[in-house]
Amino acid sequence: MGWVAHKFGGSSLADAGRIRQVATVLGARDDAAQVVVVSAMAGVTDALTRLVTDAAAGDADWRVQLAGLRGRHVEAATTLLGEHADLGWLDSVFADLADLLHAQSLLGSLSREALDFVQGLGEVLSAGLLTRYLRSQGREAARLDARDVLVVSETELGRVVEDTPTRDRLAAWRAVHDARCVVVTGFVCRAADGRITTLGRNGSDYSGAIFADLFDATALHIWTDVDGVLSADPRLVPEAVLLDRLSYDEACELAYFGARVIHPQTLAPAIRRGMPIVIRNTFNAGHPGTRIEAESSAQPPVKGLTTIGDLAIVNLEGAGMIGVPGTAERVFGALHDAGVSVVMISQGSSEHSICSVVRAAQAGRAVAALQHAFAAELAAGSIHAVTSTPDIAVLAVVGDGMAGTPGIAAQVFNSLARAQVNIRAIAQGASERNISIAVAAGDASRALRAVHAAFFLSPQTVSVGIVGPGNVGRVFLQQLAARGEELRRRANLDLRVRAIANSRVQCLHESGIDPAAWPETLAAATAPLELDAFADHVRAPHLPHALIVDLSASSEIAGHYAGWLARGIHVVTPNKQAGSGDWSRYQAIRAAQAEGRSLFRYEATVGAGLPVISTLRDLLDTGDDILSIEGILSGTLAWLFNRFDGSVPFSALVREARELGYTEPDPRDDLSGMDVARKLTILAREAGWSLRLEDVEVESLVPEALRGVPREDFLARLHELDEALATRLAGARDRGCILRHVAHLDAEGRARVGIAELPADHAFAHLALTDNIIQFRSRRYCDNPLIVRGPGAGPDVTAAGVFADVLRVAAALGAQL
Ligand SMILES: NC(=O)C1=CN([C@@H]2O[C@H](COP(=O)(O)OP(=O)(O)OC[C@H]3O[C@@H](n4cnc5c(N)ncnc54)[C@H](OP(=O)(O)O)[C@@H]3O)[C@@H](O)[C@H]2O)C=CC1
Ligand SMILES: N[C@@H](CC=O)C(=O)O
Repeated sequence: MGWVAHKFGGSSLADAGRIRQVATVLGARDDAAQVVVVSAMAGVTDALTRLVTDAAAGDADWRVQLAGLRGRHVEAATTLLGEHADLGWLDSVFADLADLLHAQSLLGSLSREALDFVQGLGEVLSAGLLTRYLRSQGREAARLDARDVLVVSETELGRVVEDTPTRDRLAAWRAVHDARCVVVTGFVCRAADGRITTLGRNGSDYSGAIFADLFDATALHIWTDVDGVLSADPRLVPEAVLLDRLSYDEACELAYFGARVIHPQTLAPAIRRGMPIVIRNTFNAGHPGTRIEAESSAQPPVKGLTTIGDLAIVNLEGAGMIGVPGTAERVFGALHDAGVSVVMISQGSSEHSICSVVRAAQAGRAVAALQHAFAAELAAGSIHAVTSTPDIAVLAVVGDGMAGTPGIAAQVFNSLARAQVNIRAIAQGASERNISIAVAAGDASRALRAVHAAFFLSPQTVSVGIVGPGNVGRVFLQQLAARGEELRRRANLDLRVRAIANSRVQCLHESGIDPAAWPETLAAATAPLELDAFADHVRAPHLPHALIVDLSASSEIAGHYAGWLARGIHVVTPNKQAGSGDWSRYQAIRAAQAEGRSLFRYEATVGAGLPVISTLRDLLDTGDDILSIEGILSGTLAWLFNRFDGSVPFSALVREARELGYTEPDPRDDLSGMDVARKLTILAREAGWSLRLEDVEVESLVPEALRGVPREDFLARLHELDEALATRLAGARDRGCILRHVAHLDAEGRARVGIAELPADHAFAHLALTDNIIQFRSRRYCDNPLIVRGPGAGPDVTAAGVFADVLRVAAALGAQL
C-alpha cells in the first residue's frame, strides 16, 4: 500500500470549521494511505508555554488560562462530535495538565522536562480531535502518539532521529494498528533517556518529514494558509509571485534567510530520500502549490529573494593579516568560542580585511572576542581596528539558474545602483546559487523590490509625485491613466502616482492614486502643500525609484529640484524656471544630479512635445559644434501672428490662445518675450554656453503700464495692446512684409528675441497654427540648417513630451520599453 504524508499547520486546525476542512482535503485524496501529522491549534503552543511559565512563577491566573484553553478544545470537540460525545480523553489530558501545573506552582520553578511536556500537549489534543472526527465520518483512522515511537538525540545541529529504536517502536505499533489513515502528533518525541521532549521550533514540519520517511511515503504535502512559496515576502513586495517549483537547495537558501518556506532541517529526511515536498493551501486545496524536489527549472534564474534584518557588520582590518596563514581560522575560532553565529563572510583577495555579518545582538560580543583574540596585533598596530557597523540587513538573491549564467550579478548590482542602494559587503559561494548583499537596514525593502523587479518577478515600480495638475498636468494624468495598464503588461513598468499637489493642498497616498480619478481625490484633500513632506512621501524607502513631475510654472518649486535630485528623486518637468533661472541654482541642479545619480529631464520646456533638446544633445554628443540657433520658439506667438490679419483685435486672439491652453499661466510671459528668452537660455546652456536670462535682448509686446499689475487686471485690460499691434501690422504690410516673433542665438553669445518683419516668402512665413521651427546651424549643418518643426504649444503635445521624458527615465531605470 503506497503512503502519502500530509502535515497540517496550526492555522489549518484553528477551530472546528477548519478541522472539518482538513477532513475534506484528506477525504478527497484517500486513493493512497495517509500519514497525517498535525500541529497544535493556532496559538495553543504559545498559550501552553505562557501557562506553565505563569504557574511556575506563582501567577494565580494560570487556572483561568487553563480553563480558557480547555473551553476552546471542548467547544471544538462538541461542535465536531456532538453535544453528547465522550470527552473523557480530553478531560484526562487536562486533568494531568492541571496536576502538573499545580506541582509547578508549588515548586515555584520550571523544569525543562515540565516545559517540554506541556508545550507538546497541543499536538496531542489536535491529533485526538482530528482522529475522532475522521472516525465519526466513517473513516478508518488511527492515532499515533509520536511520544511512543519517535526517539531523538541532541546534537550541535539540533535534534536528530535515533533510527533503530524509532523504527523498532513504529514497527511494534504498526503490528497492532492497521488503518489506512494514521494521525500523528507533530512536534513531540522522546529523548534517548526516555524523557518526553519536542523537536523545537518548526518541529511539526520536521515531524512531517520524519514520518513521511518512516512510512516510506511517496510525497509530503505541507498544508498551510498560503498557496505556496512566494518569490519574496508579500508584506515587503506585494507583487511577489507564486513559485510552482523549487529545488531543495533553493528552498534551503530561501528558508535560511527567513523566507516562510520550511525549515532547512525539515528538508533533510526528504532530501535524503529524494521525496518531493509540496507546500499547499488547506483553504484553496485545488491549487497545486509549490513543489520542492531535487531538480528545479533553470528559468527564471532568480527564483526568490529574502532579507534578514537586525544584523551588524564586524570588520577586522589591517596590513598584518596579508598573507598570514591561519588568520581566518583565528577569527572564526574566536567568534565560535564567543557563541557568535556568523550569517555572512566577505574577504577581499588583498586579505586586508575580514568582514563578518552577525546578529546585531551579538555584535558587541563579536567585537570583544576579536579584540581579545588579536590583542597583540592591535597593540603592535599590524591590525589597526575591529569595528562594528549596526543597522545592517542582508539581501539574498537565490536561484539554481544563476549558476553558470553570466550577467546575473551585473543585473543585481545594476538594479541596486539604479535604486540608489549602497552595498556594504557581498558574498557569493562557488555554488553560485545565492548572492548575499549587506546593505543599510533602511535600504533593505527598496533593495528587495528593485532586484525583484529587475528579474521581472514584479513590475519596476516608480513612486511618482505630481505637482501642478493644471492644463498640462490634467492631460498628462489622462495619458498616464490611458497607458498605465499597457505599460504594466508590456513593459513591466508600474508608474504609481502616490502624491498630487497644487498650490494649495497635497494628497499623499500609500498604495497609489488612480490617475483617472485624481480630481475627486485632490478635491477631498485638506492637507496644505508641504514640499518636504511631499518629497519624503514620494521617496518611499520601500519603493526602488522615485520621480517628481513638476507641471507648474513655479520658480519656488524649481528651487527644490537640487535637493530632490541629491536625494535620488528623479525630476521631469516642462517648467522653464530651473533651466533658465539663476545660474548658481542651475549649477546646483547639475551637481545634485551627479551626487544623487538621478535624472533631470526637461525636453518639453522647449517646443513642447518636439524633440528639440534631444536633437541638440545628439549633435553635441556626436562631436558637432553649434554655430547658431534660430527660430520661432513660442507656440502662442506663432499662433497669434499666424492668425493676426487685422480682422480681429489682437487682444481677442490672446484670449482665444489662452483658452486653448497655449499660453503660459500668465500670458504676459509669452507676450513679453520672456517665455522665449527662457527657452533660448535653456538651449544655450544645453549647448554649453553660460547664458543668463538677463543677457537676452528681449522686445516686449506688453505696454509698460500693464507689466506690474495683477494677472486678472492685465487680462481685463488686454485691449490696451491692440492699437500698437494694429499699427505695427499695417506698417509691415505697407513694406510687403509679415510679422513673426523670432529668436536668435549664436556662439558669440548674442541672444535676441522679438518681432521681426519678414518677407512674405520667408521660410518662417509658412507655418501653421502653433508651429515652432528651430534651425540648428552647426559645423556639419552649415549650408543647410537642421530643422525641427511642428506644434510647439498646447496641453496635448506638451503632456506627451513630459510623458516621453518620464518613459526615458523609466527606461534608464531598467524598464524594457
Ligand atoms: N501650455 C503649454 O503649451 C506648455 C506649457 N509648458 C509649461 O507647462 C507648465 C504648466 O503649464 P499649464 O498647465 O498651462 O499651467 P496651469 O496654470 O494650467 O497649471 C499650473 C499648475 O501648477 C500649480 N502650481 C502653481 N504654482 C504652484 C506652487 N507654487 N506649488 C504647487 N503647485 C503650483 C497650479 O496649482 P493651482 O491650480 O492651485 O494654482 C496648477 O495646478 C508651465 O511651466 C508651462 O511653462 C511648457 C510647454 C508648453
Ligand atoms: N506658452 C508657451 C508654451 C510652451 O512652452 C508657448 O506658447 O510656446
